[in-house]
Amino acid sequence: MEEFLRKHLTFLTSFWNKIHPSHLPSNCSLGFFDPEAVSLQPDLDSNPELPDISLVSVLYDFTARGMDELSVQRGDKLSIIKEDGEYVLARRLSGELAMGYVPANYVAKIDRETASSNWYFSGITRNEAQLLLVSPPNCHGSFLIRDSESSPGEYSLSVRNHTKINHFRICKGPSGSLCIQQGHTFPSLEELLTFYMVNWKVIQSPLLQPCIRKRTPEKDEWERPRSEFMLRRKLGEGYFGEVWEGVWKNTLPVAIKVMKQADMRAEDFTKEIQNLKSLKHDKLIKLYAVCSMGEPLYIVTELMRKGNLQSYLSSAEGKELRTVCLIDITCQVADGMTYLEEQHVVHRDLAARNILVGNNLICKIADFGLARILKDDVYSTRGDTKIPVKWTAPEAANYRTYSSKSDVWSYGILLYEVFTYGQCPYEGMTNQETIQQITQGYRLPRPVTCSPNIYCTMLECWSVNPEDRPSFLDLREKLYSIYRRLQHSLS
Ligand SMILES: Nc1ncnc2c1ncn2[C@@H]1O[C@H](COP(=O)(O)OP(=O)(O)OP(=O)(O)O)[C@@H](O)[C@H]1O
Repeated sequence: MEEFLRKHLTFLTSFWNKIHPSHLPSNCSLGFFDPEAVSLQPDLDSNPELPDISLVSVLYDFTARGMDELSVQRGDKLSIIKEDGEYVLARRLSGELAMGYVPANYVAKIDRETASSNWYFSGITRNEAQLLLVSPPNCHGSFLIRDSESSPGEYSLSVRNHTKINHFRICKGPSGSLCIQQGHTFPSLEELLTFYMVNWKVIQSPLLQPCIRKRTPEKDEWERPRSEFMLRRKLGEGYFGEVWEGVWKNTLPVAIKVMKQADMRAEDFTKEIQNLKSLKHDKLIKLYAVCSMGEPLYIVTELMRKGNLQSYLSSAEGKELRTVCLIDITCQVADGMTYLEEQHVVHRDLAARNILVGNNLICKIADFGLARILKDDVYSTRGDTKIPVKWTAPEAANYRTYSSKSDVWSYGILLYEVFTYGQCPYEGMTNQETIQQITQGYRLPRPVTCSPNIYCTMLECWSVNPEDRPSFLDLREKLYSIYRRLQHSLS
């Protein structure tokens, strides 16, 4: 059939080449992939024997926007079928069998030997590497190589030296050579490792045995003894308690929320923890552990070095951020919110103060104390729950009716906070005046750094009728396309 159509509809040749690349089996079409009909490569973890094809590791989560694209997650392994400009046609090698287009800059090549090596840990972060290396059965001298978080396409070597974990960036030269220190370059990771196993004193970290694969805590493994954690420095205080910078097992920096038990409702605590346990996304703060035996209660999460977005933006460093970085922040938040929208979870307290900032301007959504799973896509509450009025949609402030669309309203306010470098919305107005003004049609003015098209998006988020507001999926696409255009014009 394909042959017949190719022959008679020649003006569609480029379309046909895209969906049926010449070296693809004819029984395999994008979107409707029949795993029975085509032999797929097995999972890399279970079978190190790989065919001689171009292998890549996924660097960032990507959600398909059409039938010809492939949704992938950081750490997935793919084989490349075809390079096509800014995209690659790829086939997933593990998990659900599928193929489709993925942006080329979302993946990094790995060679066959590396992929099958027991010391190569694809798709894990620096923090996850630390956790693995400090957890038994790993011990002094355990090491692994992972993809670099900050330099896509490069690697990092993580080594446990007694209780300390050392990380070394492995840089890639123009010819593909690899080095940790200038003057010592190697054609492959194997040769680099062999050198440092023998000459470990050069990096003062003995490479004794590859790290043993064990996942970070699973559901029933969250509970940890309080003695494993040490509080170092108070970072801030919220309604439910204090947040401290601490260390886990003398090694891993973490954030520890120490819950005030006296005025805390058990339901609130359980909700926040349940939400953190069940929601997993790159742009949501990650739960590491809980200490709920005895008092005080600890919720242990990843540490975000730059604190909350509101204070970061108004700091000297934040004020230096260029517009393209501000848009990048809004894209990351939209990404995390799209995940919550898909999970039918409403956050109810989306604001810059509840976004946490890490190194390299990584932003993650936090504070799920108020988050709720939606039944019928709308959540209604009664009573005296405190609400952040200036961030809350009118139907939620007046009638306590929450939905993903009320989160979209709050996202509009967050856009305002970002483009004013952390200014308080409706400055000088009380909560009561704000509600009155909003009801009469008043909307926040356009911040000077905000382009008219982004301001237009803000106004859409503040539509009176929730149905007229965009979804987070729409917002993510719109902001990413503005971001890409701006980045392109700057390069
Ligand atoms: N994981 C973290 N890493 C770094 N800093 C954090 C982390 N979690 C919280 N903080 C800091 O501690 C402050 C207090 O956090 P917390 O979540 O307790 O309160 P909040 O979000 O400000 O208020 P509330 O819980 O009352 O809504 C935050 O504003 C932030 O600056």
